[in-house]
Amino acid sequence: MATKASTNAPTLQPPAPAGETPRLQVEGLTRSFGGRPVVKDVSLTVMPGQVTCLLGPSGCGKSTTLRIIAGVETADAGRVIVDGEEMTAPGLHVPPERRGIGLMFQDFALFPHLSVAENVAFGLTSGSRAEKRARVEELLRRVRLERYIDAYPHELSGGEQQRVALARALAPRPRVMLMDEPFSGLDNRLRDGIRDETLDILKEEGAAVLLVTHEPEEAMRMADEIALMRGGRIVQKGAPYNVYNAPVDQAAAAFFSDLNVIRGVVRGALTDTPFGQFLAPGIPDGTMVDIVIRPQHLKLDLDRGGRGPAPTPQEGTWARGVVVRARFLGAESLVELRMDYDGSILRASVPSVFLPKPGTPLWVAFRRDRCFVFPSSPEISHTGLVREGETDAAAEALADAGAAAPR
Ligand SMILES: Nc1ncnc2c1ncn2[C@@H]1O[C@H](COP(=O)(O)OP(=O)(O)OP(=O)(O)O)[C@@H](O)[C@H]1O
Repeated sequence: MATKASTNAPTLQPPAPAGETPRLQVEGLTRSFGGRPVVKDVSLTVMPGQVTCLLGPSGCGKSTTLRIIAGVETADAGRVIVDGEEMTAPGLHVPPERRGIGLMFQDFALFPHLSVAENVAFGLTSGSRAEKRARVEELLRRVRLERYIDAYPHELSGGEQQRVALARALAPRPRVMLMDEPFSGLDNRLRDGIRDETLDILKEEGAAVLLVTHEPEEAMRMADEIALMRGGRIVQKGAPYNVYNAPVDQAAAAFFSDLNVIRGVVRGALTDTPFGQFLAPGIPDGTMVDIVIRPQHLKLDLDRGGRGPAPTPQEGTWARGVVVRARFLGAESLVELRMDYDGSILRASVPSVFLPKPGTPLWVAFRRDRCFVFPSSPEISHTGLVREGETDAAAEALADAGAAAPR
């Protein structure tokens, strides 16, 4: 468990209005394949008009969870409830087409032999011809493709096809939309615009959206709530701001960005480090802890004749390092420093252009309101830089190591 240096972070997740029925309720969903548990006791709630992102590394069970909710996969245990109506429960399995759920996957596969209008109308089973036509026209206007109404999929770009797929999924007014990596087939330039546009349309339609992604940026951009998944479990749920700024453990922090880590031992609820003392309340004496900070929260200052800035309560003590490399990344510059105190590498992300030459001495401070203190494990020797968690196995090892230490 994290002991955050500051507990002042605002809670931005508004409580669900009392009495409102969740569109989607998932309780205790569990599924094994060949005796291997893949989804473990997953529970979540999505309100009308809310977007929840199921975020996690490859293989953590996101798609299986989504498939069970859609009804194309069965659960060993647990319930799926849509608008108060049970869809999956012990002894009950409502077929996918009767769940009122819209699906959108990366491989959105429009029917090539049907026109855009026919593709969108495909799922419309009720209503007169004129009503169906009106709904198709309305949706194509929303996705700004009305001029392609009679075109065929091969005449459209990837982004346009994706928008037709969205219109098709929304046509029958689903109560719940399940989206599995829907934007990953699109190139970067198109993606941001289509994400924003899709989000606007989904909100207008009032469906509850559960979107699966392994990309933290996508989840931060789209979600009202992020459910962070690892090893088949949801390990943290909350507004993007809270999940990013108050991670439950080091693996959760590492999933969103590279981390700088320094290590210390707790004495009297404090840890001494080259950056001064850090609070470690509630952690027993003698426990080794990792003090973790994201690259954008390090502060840098120039060397003035071998001296750095004076310590402050906000920044603690400054420690000296030497620039190893500096790169310009567009909106920010990334500066890597080898620290004098033990030769480890720290990484600082600085807004705009800051490209000091290799060998330049600089002073570094940890912003106290932006670091986390987690119990560490001697088995992981990662003092210095920890790269963003890629695989589920790596994230689990990191979390298990933290969890093994006393809280
Ligand atoms: N039908 C199946 N039979 C056996 N194993 C399966 C089946 N479906 C999924 N799995 C396994 O379950 C685990 C979780 O898979 P799942 O697709 O749910 O993960 P994911 O988090 O969506 O990963 P990715 O982002 O890579 O798609 C994987 O190890 C996968 O191989």
